[in-house]
Amino acid sequence: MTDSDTLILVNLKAYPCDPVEIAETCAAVADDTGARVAVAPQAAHLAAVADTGVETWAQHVSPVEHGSHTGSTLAEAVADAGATGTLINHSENRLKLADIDASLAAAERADLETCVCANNPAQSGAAAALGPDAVAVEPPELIGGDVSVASADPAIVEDSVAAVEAVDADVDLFCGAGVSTGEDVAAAGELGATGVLLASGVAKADDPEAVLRDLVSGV
Ligand SMILES: O=C[C@H](O)COP(=O)(O)O
Repeated sequence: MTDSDTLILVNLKAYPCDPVEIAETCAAVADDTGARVAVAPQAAHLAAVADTGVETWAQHVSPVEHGSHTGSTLAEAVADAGATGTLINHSENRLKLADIDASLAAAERADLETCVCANNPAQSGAAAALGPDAVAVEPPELIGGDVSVASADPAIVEDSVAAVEAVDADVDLFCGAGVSTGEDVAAAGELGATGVLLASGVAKADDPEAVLRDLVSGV
């Protein structure tokens, strides 16, 4: 990748890491290099992460408005906490079609950038039809592994880029699963992705800063 707008989105999932420490590292690497690095922590950590100055995303927003929705993740509350974007329909938090649409509407109401996750090219095209800012294709069997989607299954990235482009050329295509090196980021870019979504490579690393500096070298 050569575009400094390329997004490196670090999803902390529910890993037992220090979200603020990783956020501070991501902010420092972004400042030093000009790369776009964002962190998606647990909802309860959004404000603390956003306070570091790093670009902050939610892992999910619920398909609801203000009202009687106990246990929901309200898009407006996520935005109030400092998030500027959100994942929707992550492989580990799948939604029904109507709920993806309603979560997108909620995110748009709160002025959050949106990335809908998908398993394969057909789902990527379907997700693009709902009008998110981006779709992230992630083969579930590669999530959490050591082999990047871009090398294990390059066709799934290329075909997803084409599927999204055919539906709405304004929607970006990110890819994820097993991304942990600058080489992986560069390979994703060569396949047409404009961002990567990753988790374990940073959240479980002994030295997250070294991993992040390597990742941004591929932008
Ligand atoms: O949200 C991130 C993706 O599920 C990828 O996770 P991973 O980098 O641990 O494979």
